[in-house]
Amino acid sequence: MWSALRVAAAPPAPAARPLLMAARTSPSLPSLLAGARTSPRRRQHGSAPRRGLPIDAMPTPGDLPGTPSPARLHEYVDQRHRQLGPVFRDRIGPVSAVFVADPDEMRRTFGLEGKYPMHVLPDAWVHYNQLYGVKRGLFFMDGEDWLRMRRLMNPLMMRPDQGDVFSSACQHVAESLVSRWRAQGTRLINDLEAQLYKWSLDTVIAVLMGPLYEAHSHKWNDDVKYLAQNIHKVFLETGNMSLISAKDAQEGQLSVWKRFVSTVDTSLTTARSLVLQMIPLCSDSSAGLLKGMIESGMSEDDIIKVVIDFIIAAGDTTALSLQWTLYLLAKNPTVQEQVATSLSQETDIMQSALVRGVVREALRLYPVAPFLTRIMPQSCVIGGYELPPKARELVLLSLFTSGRHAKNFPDPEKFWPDRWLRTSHESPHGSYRGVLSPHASMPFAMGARSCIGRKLAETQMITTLTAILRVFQIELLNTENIDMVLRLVAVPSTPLKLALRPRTTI
Ligand code: HEM
Repeated sequence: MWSALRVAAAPPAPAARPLLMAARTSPSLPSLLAGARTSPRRRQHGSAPRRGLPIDAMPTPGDLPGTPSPARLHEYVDQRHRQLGPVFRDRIGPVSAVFVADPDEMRRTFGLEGKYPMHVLPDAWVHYNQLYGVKRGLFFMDGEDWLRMRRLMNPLMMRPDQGDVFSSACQHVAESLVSRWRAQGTRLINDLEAQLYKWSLDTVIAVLMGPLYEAHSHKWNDDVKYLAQNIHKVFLETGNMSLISAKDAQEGQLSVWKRFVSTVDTSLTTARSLVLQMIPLCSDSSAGLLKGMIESGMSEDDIIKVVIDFIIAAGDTTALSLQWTLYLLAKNPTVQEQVATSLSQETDIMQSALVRGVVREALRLYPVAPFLTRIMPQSCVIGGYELPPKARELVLLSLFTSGRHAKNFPDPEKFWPDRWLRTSHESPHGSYRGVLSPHASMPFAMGARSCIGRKLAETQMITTLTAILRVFQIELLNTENIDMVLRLVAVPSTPLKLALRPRTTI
């Protein structure tokens, strides 16, 4: 892909650049960083020619006041970008990192990530996997193993015609959710987060099973519910573990480690048992993701580890993203009505630019992973500074900051799905109505290691939003301010209270 040529074509030195980040205030991964581990370093052959300023010249906070709080690292980093510019270096706990918020530099970072892109893994998970000899799926894999698995899984997850398989599974699960909400009899949606975790897992299982899902899902309903509850706990406990070294916590047999191990054990065992029940059924079925995996020649062990991680990866990301989307629609009733009205004119909902705009806009404002991480494989120039190979530099892309900056998105704090509608190329805002730098919002990351579940997640969110808005108006009952805080991923600072009112017009 990109190469040393790109490195050579680095932008001008920061001293000569205008500060991209103007002052602004706004309200989320320390957990992923504090005590974070990086994948093992690989030997590099040769090094790129030195073209940038030395890394020591990069802005750092120095004596500036302010301490990062784990739950509000995104706010701390946002403030630092305003003070120091789009690229700066800081130490968060034991980890030193280069923070990048400029969309062009963010894209360049992916271009320089190498053949085997490396990201940061939560220390507690890595320690658990090593201690108990657990082999995990794509997110935890590295090097040739990772590449081999991605090459097997990419066609199954990302090819265009996969949309139909995803669509019918998502539709089915969305309709079940709406039926439950219709039947619940109260306006307030009880345990919204827990219900959405379950919805998220149900969808992955429906996609895995294909047409067999309907006939068999009832058998596993209780297991899936139990698993959803446990995955929820796993994320809470991983967040708690982020404040302490996993090795120290394990050696001291601290209760936080024991709780973490217990929830992870339960989740992995329950997920494994589900997958083992599904595999024999799917060997004879006509469609479904699991059937595709079996046919692609994957071993049973590989299938189990990849599927378990899909179940876990899908749980929080999609559930929380849909939760943020419902929150934004409830908070902006006029936009909600505009979207609901547009649904009556849509024949192919997946092509609705407005509904897609709703999802893009929610992920721009509330990216569940507000920092993307890359460990640069070799010396490279980012933001005009040379990152040397020996320093093992960690680069963090500040999605929260880039997604809410007026240089990238006019009126950045506004929930404005129309901004993603295409316009003519002569428009002052480029090819979108209200987007100046589309790559400033990349909630699924970019490049070879980007989210493999993106197509599924988008299909899931679009079909479910449509199913909900066709029959309900959503109201926000919280009167207090809701901020984004980090609990490994971005969550609301206080539980959302959403109410449903049957829709009379559409
Ligand atoms: C709105 C929902 C989602 C968001 C925002 C999201 C976001 C992300 C991000 C940011 C990454 C990290 C990429 C990197 O390090 O560069 C990732 C990786 C991953 N995601 Fe998602 N994700 C979502 C839903 C899903 C779903 C539904 C699945 C499973 C079916 C899934 C499976 C994965 C896996 C397996 C990886 C690791 C890929 C690898 O390392 O090769 N994600 N996701």
